[in-house]
Amino acid sequence: MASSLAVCRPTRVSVIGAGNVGSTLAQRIVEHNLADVVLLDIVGGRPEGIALDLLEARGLEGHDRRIVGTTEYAATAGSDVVVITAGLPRKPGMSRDALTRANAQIVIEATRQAVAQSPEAIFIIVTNPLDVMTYLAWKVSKLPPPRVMGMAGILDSARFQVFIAKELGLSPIDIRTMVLGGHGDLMVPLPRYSTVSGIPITELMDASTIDRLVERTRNGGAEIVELLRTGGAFYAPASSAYTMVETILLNQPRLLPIAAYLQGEYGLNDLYLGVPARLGCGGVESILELKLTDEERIALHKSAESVRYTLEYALDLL
Ligand SMILES: NC(=O)C1=CN([C@@H]2O[C@H](COP(=O)(O)OP(=O)(O)OC[C@H]3O[C@@H](n4cnc5c(N)ncnc54)[C@H](O)[C@@H]3O)[C@@H](O)[C@H]2O)C=CC1
Ligand SMILES: O=C([O-])CC(=O)C(=O)O
Repeated sequence: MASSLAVCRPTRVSVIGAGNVGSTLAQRIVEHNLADVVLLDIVGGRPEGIALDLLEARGLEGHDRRIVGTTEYAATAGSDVVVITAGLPRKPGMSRDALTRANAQIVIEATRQAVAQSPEAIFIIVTNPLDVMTYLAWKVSKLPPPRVMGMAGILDSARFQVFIAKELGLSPIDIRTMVLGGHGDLMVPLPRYSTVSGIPITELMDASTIDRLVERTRNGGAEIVELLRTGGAFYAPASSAYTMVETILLNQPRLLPIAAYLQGEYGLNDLYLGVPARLGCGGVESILELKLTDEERIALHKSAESVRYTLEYALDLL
């Protein structure tokens, strides 16, 4: 049947890195019918194969989104959102910071190439160490800070949410949690701002139970790395990145913990760190400065110091 319909420009998301996180994110995006996806990897065959496989499920999953697998940045041109998941995952016993040297080169190159093709895009960084890689991507992209952000706080908060749900024998649906700081061992889960149907968890659990769940949240990534033995978590990370992409593309007014560029907020400057932010179609619209106790503030600054230490090492690689 010949068609005389106008050609529409569909929303396009490019996912750089077709590994576990990238390919799962691509699947989430097309199967939620959110946007077309360009999946890029340095290893030829992998993105093309995954794209074809996802495409063959299109009729079964009932969506109309296109997915292209490629090794060529030209295919990503005109993307609305670019998500960078390219890079090495850690091995059991390794810290995320130990990935800095290898992943800095990958993220810098991926950002340079992607921004040249999509200068209007919003960039979401996933590669670890997250806060440092997000800073590097922002620096080399030369984009304004609201258009570059990192994914971690949503994942860390989701883990805390599920651990609380399990402890209380409740559905996670009614549980809201907040985790601030760098995506590392010093992240700052905030029990005072974590609630069950509006009730702070501090009213529902004793201090030692909360401490145990906070500790498990801090070790959430490492727990999965130890279990899998090769690679790290990818289902919950892909869901977390999906949440950010959806919020931006649908311009949903949501307040989410993300790695955002700080310019004096929380007494911190010139650093990407996990904070609650309002996202929208322009990226990070504003950062919410929560009132913190002295103890929470000290913990946040300790986490920031650790991110800055690794950042200074990474900036020397530029
Ligand atoms: N921010 C967060 O909360 C999370 C971060 N991560 C991080 O995300 C990254 C990816 O994790 P996975 O997908 O599990 O790893 P993976 O090893 O499954 O996939 C990484 C992919 O990147 C590709 N790649 C490597 N160099 C590239 C380049 N120069 N250009 C394009 N592609 C390139 C590889 O070929 C591979 O397909 C890791 O650094 C991991 O630590 C993972 C989970 C959560
Ligand atoms: O732990 C890792 O290496 C991957 C990651 O960041 C997470 O799952 O939180």
